[in-house]
Amino acid sequence: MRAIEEAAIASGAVTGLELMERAGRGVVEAVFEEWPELAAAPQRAVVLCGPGNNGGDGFVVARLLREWGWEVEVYLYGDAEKLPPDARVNYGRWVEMGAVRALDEDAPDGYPDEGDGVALIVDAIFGIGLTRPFLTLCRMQDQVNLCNAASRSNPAFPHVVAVDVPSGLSSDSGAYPGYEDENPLDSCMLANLTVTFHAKKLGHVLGYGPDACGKVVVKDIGLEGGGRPRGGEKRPPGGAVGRCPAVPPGERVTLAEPSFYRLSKFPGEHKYSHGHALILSGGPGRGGAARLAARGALRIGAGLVTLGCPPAALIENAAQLNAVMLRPLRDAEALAELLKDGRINALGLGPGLGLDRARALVPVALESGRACVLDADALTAFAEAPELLFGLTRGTATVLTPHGGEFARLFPDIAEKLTAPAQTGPAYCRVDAAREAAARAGCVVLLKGPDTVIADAGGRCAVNSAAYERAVPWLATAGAGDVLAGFIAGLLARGFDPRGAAETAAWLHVECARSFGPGLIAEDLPEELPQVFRALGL
Ligand SMILES: NC(=O)C1=CN([C@@H]2O[C@H](COP(=O)(O)OP(=O)(O)OC[C@H]3O[C@@H](n4cnc5c(N)ncnc54)[C@H](O)[C@@H]3O)[C@@H](O)[C@H]2O)[C@@H](O)CC1
Ligand SMILES: [K+]
Repeated sequence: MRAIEEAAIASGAVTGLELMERAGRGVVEAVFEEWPELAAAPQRAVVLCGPGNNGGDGFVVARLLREWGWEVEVYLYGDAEKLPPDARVNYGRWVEMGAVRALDEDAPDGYPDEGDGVALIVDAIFGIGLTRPFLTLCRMQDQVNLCNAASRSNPAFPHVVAVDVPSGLSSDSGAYPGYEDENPLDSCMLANLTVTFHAKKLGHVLGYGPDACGKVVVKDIGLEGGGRPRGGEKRPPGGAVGRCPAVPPGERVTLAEPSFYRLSKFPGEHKYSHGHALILSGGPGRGGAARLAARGALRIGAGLVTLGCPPAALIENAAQLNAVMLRPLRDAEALAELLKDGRINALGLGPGLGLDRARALVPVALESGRACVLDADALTAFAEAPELLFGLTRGTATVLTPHGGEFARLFPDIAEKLTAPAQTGPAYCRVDAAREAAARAGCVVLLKGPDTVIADAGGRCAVNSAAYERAVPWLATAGAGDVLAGFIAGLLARGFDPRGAAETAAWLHVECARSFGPGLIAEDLPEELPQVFRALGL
């Protein structure tokens, strides 16, 4: 954000003061859009301003509300003399209209509460500049938090709007620095609505962000490369973060979005135009996970899908599969033999594979030069010797799809950094972890979770956020991960590059769960794809 703002200011297109004015205006607009009753008649607001430019936005909001006829109480946390220049200007403009009281543990007086007529609390204490724990006003934070919770069911309590990010939450990571033992959501300032500028920040979608922000509205403040679609381009529902010319690709993080063009199929193509995925399965009674993956690979559009199982599991699988083809595949030698068929262009290994079988088959798969997705047992099999695996994955078209536990087995030191309590502002987050892991493994890493992060070895990174309007808690069900691996394998077979396959598959996986809704089980995910494709207009 800083780079983008600095570039805009340096270009002479806009001043910092103008950006601040637009930010403040954006907050007021978003508040009135979210709660039209607040636009209908002037009411009372408490605006809490901090010592930086986030506080400056707060002074703009206070002034604009006052111009709308509101009664506004303004509090400043910090020293007015030390405000940065633009914030200082807006402080000055406000002071001509009203008082500024000191914000400390005992203020605001008696706290905003039910029945005292305060309709809105504006949290403009810290934005993207939070660098250390914010625990000094915990009693006040606690009270604002209570207002926030109460206002959801009782309109007599004030709504809480956070400017840019709820104060105390790190906008870079979604962590609350300084909260070691207690759950920050119990005692921190949370918001009913968070209004941010230009594009969502990582902290809105990672970690505590989705719980802390309530709802996130992005307001355009006229910076280049905002969240607007490029000419004529289709964009998935939910929007995407901006392409920011001021930020190099390896440092940017986008929201995962599918490639519509590549998902389409065109007249004149035949099944071999869409690739042949091979999913490897384990022994008798353990085939369900691989069958789910195979079904996912087929539904997402691979031209052909074959399940390779140990001979002893042939009858079980034959009884279950129709469109998915079946091949007995005893061992590594048999796999090498099968891969002489050059039409098999993508492999999926891991779900239900068994650890010994994984240790035998993964090297053959990776050395074959085919695009591969490794999940579950194919990852755990290398817990004792991750470097052995990375020696095979480096520089290949491979996607690793660990959940948190598998990630910790392969990247114990990175996982430790990720789980250590945050002490400073830009805390180490899942984006950092996925990037570091991808660089080490030399391939794409998809770290699963409600905030799935997909990174490649060069630092390109996307987040597939299943939060806010995309929240799908019912996706936490056995076998859902196997289907995701199958989706990725299917897209790899269709010729997607590994990062594109992982991003598109993760995005579609959430869309399938949203489309199906509560009651979802893993089998439903592939079967929901046609519905999702239709809705996308494919
Ligand atoms: N030109 C710009 O830079 C614009 C900035 N905007 C707003 O400005 C914000 C960023 O402003 P700043 O960079 O000044 O950052 P902040 O306003 O978030 O806070 C920075 C200040 O807080 C202090 N600080 C950090 N953590 C602290 C803690 N735990 N306890 C006490 N003090 C602490 C820092 O030393 C610094 O003085 C954005 O979030 C956004 O709201 C918008 O007005 C748009 C334009
Ligand atoms: K804030």
